[in-house]
Amino acid sequence: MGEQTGPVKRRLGVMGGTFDPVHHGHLVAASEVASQFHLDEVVFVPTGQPWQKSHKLVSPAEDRYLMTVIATASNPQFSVSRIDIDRGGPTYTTDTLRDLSVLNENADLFFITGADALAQILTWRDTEELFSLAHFIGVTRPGHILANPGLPEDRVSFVEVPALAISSSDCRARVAQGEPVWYLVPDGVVRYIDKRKLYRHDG
Ligand SMILES: Nc1ncnc2c1ncn2[C@@H]1O[C@H](COP(=O)(O)OP(=O)(O)OP(=O)(O)O)[C@@H](O)[C@H]1O
Ligand SMILES: O=C(O)c1ccc[n+]([C@@H]2O[C@H](COP(=O)([O-])O)[C@@H](O)[C@H]2O)c1
Repeated sequence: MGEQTGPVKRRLGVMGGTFDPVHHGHLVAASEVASQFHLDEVVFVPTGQPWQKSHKLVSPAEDRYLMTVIATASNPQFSVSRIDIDRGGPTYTTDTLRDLSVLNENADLFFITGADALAQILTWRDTEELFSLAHFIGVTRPGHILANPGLPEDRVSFVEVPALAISSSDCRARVAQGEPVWYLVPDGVVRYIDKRKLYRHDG
C-alpha cells in the first residue's frame, strides 16, 4: 500500500500592521516574501487597537482598513482581513493567527514582520503560543539590524527585501508639514489621505 498523503496545504502569508498609512515598504516586503516563500496569498491585517502604540494617536480603524484595501486592490495575490478590527479591544497576534487558522483550515501560516517588530516579539502576549501558530519571517528594514533575538530557529526565517527607507511615522510627518507623499505610498492612498484630511494638524 502506498503512503497516504493529505491535500496539499495552502501557504498563507499574514502581514499585520497598523498601516497608518500603508506604504510601499509594506508592499515590497509582502511581495518579496510571497515570492521567496512560494506563498499562495498574503493577507494584510490592519490592527484594531495596537496596544503597544497606545501612547500614540492612531487614525480610525476604518480609514486604515480602507487605505490598505486601496493599496492592495490591484494585486490578485493580496487581500485584506478585518478580523483584528471587528474583534474589538487590543490586538494580540495570537488572536489574529488563531482566528485565521480557523478560517483557513488547510493552510500553513507565515507571519511577515519587520526587523524592528521581530526584535520586540518577546514583549508580545503569549510568545510561546505564537510560534506554534505560524512560521515567522523577519524582513530587513533600513536602520534595523536583522538578528535573531533568541527565538526558536526552526520557526523563524530572515529575508532581505529591497531596502525602502519609508515609515508610516515619516509619511504622517510629511503630510502634517505639507510635504508630498507621492511615490512613498500608492497613488490612491495619497488621494484618500487628502480626501479624508488625515494627518493634518488642523484635520
Ligand atoms: N520600510 C519597511 N521595510 C520593511 N518592513 C517594514 C517597513 N515599514 C514597516 N515595516 C514592517 O511592517 C509591519 C507593520 O508596520 P507598521 O504598520 O507599524 O508601519 P511603520 O512604518 O513601522 O509605522 P510607524 O512609523 O507608525 O511605527 C511591521 O512589522 C514593520 O516592521
Ligand atoms: O501580540 C502582541 O502582543 C503584539 C504586540 C505588538 C505588535 N503586534 C503585532 O505586530 C504587527 C506590527 O505592529 P505595529 O504596531 O508595529 O504596526 C501587528 O500585526 C501587531 O498586531 C502584536
